[in-house]
Amino acid sequence: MIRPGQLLRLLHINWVLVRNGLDEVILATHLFRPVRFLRWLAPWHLLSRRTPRAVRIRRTLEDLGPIFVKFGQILSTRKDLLPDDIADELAKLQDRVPPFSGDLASAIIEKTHGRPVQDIFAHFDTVPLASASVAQVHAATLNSGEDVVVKVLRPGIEPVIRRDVSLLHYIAGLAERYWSEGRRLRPREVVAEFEKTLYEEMDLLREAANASQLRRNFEDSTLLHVPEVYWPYCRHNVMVMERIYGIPVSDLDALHEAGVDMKSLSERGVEIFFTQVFRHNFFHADMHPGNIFVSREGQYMAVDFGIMGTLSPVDQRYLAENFLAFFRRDYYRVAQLHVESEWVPKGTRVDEFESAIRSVCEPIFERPLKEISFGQLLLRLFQTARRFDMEIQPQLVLLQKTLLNIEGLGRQLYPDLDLWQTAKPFLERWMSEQVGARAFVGRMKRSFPEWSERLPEIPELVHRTLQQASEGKLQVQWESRELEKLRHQMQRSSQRTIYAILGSGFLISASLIYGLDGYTPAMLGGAPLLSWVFGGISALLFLAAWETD
Ligand SMILES: Nc1ncnc2c1ncn2[C@@H]1O[C@H](COP(=O)(O)OP(=O)(O)OP(=O)(O)O)[C@@H](O)[C@H]1O
Repeated sequence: MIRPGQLLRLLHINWVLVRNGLDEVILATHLFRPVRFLRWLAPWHLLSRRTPRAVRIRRTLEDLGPIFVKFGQILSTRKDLLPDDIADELAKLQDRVPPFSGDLASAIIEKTHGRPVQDIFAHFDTVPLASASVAQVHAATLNSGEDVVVKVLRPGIEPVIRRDVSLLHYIAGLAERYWSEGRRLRPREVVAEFEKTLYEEMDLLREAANASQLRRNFEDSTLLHVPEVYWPYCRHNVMVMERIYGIPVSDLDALHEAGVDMKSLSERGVEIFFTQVFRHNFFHADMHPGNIFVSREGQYMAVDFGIMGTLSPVDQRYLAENFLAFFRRDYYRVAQLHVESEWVPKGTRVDEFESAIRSVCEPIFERPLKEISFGQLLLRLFQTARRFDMEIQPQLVLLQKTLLNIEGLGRQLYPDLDLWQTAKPFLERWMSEQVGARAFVGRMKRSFPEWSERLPEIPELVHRTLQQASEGKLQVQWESRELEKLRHQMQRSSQRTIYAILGSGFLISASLIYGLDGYTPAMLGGAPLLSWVFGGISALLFLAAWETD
């Protein structure tokens, strides 16, 4: 049920749609028919029809505010869902939210910490360094002298997000029901995914924890510097971290001026990506150029840890094998892996799938980055996969987005980069660590601390077990299903033996009684009655033994 506040916002959304010449969207959803009259209030909608559809969609999202802009930014990476022209146009979406006042930021910090900003920081700059839809960043200096940045959650953002996200859910529901393409595009799932990312970004303690983990992962590496988190100052709406001074990665002139080797910089970008995804299984999933800086020594520096991705070990393994098979142009293996991992339905013909993948990939091999586009490659692969009923893998979506970011970065820094040659040795090393002798040694190394802890207990354990065995007190707990079955069989067979022995006993007794001279108490058909009874019992026992199977 839609609430009055939401209804007003819904009317506003429709108004914006009409204004941007997207009134067909309103007509497509039958429930909005009553507001169709709005189009006559906006005569310029006819003029706007001359503007390309993709531009009209981008403008609409910008007019609808930051949550819709973010939604569009995420959609722009989903070339598997959207037509190319729309995805490319949405990639141009900019967060254009005005900053909130520095005094308001100070007031929020004071309220959260329960003491004046002057007590917390030696200096707090009320002019923001940057301002985005969810948070704003200020420079400050700690009393101990370190330069820091303070990230403050935008006040009042939570209810706005809740209202807009619930509307997006509502619209997704309508789209699924009334739009022919609705089901294929899985709008509900797309919105649910977006909602998760937004709520994760709204918790700055979570972001601080992500930053700490990533910093630890690269502690001994010269590849990436991650700012230190100052935990005592962090709360759910305030995060304080080391301020980094680097050259923005998009400032190519400054990078050249500083003498940074662009080839090695772009190669190290690829290495950071593969290290995060495969070695650490914890990757920065918001790698747009605004979040990446480079030190004068050519080391990467990252900020903004709101969105991080991980993969399950199974996906990680399949993905690495897929990449390697791609790099070796072993399309049969690629197709086989897709069937094994059930990314395509079980009965898919591997040879047919192989040939489809070959026709997509073969044209792009051995070309420098400037001539290939991951976006295009992914798009063609997705089209192929759709023909083969491949399901969209939601767990791989963040990875796909990051891959596109890396491509953009590489293209900008060093367009001649040979992506395949850079990535291949890394993946080969990783795979050899996962299988074979090195993997075995690695696993032994990992489990050694546990074993070394248990080692001193072993003589005592052996002694106790032997003693119990010699005293006949050894107890074994059956746990496996097979053992349990065996136990039942043994139980039944001993029961059968008992029935058979008892049956024989009664049979022998019956014969003895029958053969006794001068036995008179009760007779039946010329034989003692007791002999009949024992014979009967014996027959029943034999029957029971036979039935116990
Ligand atoms: N530790 C830091 N040192 C120096 N500058 C920083 C630091 N952290 C953030 N910034 C600056 O502030 C900007 C915004 O920070 P951040 O990306 O974390 O905020 P955001 O609200 O998540 O923005 P967006 O969602 O647009 O990426 C960065 O692009 C960078 O210029």
